[in-house]
Amino acid sequence: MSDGTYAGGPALEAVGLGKRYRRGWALRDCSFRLPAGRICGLVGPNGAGKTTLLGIAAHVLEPTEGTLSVFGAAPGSAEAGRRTAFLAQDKPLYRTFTVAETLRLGRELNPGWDQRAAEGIVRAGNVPLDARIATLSGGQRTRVAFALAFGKRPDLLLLDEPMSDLDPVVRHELMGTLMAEAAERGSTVLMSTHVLAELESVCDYLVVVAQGGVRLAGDVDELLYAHTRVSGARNGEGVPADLAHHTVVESRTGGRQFSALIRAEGPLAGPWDTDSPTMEELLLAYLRSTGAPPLITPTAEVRTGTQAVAA
Ligand SMILES: Nc1ncnc2c1ncn2[C@@H]1O[C@H](COP(=O)(O)OP(=O)(O)OP(=O)(O)O)[C@@H](O)[C@H]1O
Repeated sequence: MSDGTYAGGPALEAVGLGKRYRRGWALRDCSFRLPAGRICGLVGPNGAGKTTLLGIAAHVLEPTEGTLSVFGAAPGSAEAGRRTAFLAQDKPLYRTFTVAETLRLGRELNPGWDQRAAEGIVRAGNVPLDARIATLSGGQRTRVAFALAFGKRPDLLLLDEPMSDLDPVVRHELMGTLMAEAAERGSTVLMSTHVLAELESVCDYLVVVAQGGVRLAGDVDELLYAHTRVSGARNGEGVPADLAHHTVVESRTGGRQFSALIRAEGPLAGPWDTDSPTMEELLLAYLRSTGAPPLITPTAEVRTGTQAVAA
């Protein structure tokens, strides 16, 4: 069994990645790394390119330009395929198969299959093993799709809005299973979601995409540390002069109250109250301000051979 890494390299690395559909570019010039063993939230507005990125990593889509590697291998390679499981947004399953037949297919297709783990997930939801997929509710089908993905015991789990049709109790339970699995095996998880509050308790890494580009990528602690919430009284409109040389991600003026999320580019002058943003506040600011300058932290930065040596 692999240890979830390849010689300390990242689980996923995108370099100049782009995907163009007939209507235009869905992803353009995306470069970032996701270190192995991290639980990464993939966040962005509708149509930002999240599913496209996950699809390329899962080898259901080919990039138009650039590269993406999974543990150093091409997504289409046997090595990447063996180590990756993908839970697609529409959770495609054979409708005429029973649950037991679905799991049997998983066992036959995957050498490292863990029947106990897969069956455990299905049984925890009281889904009958002899029920046909077509007769299950949307949430029950999602549970079976989860079981298929977990049963493979992947080193990299790609999840596209996995929880969207689950009730809150089941979401909580499956999120717990996901965390326990990742912690026990050191697996890497890349999970797209619009439920920001859910990410706070599970993710230690974030990638934010908007309009096909990476806006934010890196370790959660590094990202939070790089940002400051600023507030205070002021007259007038726009960004106050003493904040102008900082990177202002988002600012608001309500009455005489000004507030902003900034990346401080040096000491802060002025009579401002400051504190750290929560993860949700950080994400909301970048989702609302898709034109804000991107920030890729050092752990997420793609380094060329020369840069890596120089660093
Ligand atoms: N098969 C396709 N053919 C043409 N355009 C596509 C196709 N799939 C996606 N797109 C376009 O590519 C862009 C990115 O879509 P994608 O599904 O990757 O976004 P997303 O971030 O997953 O969105 P959502 O949050 O709504 O699921 C969108 O503009 C979408 O219309």
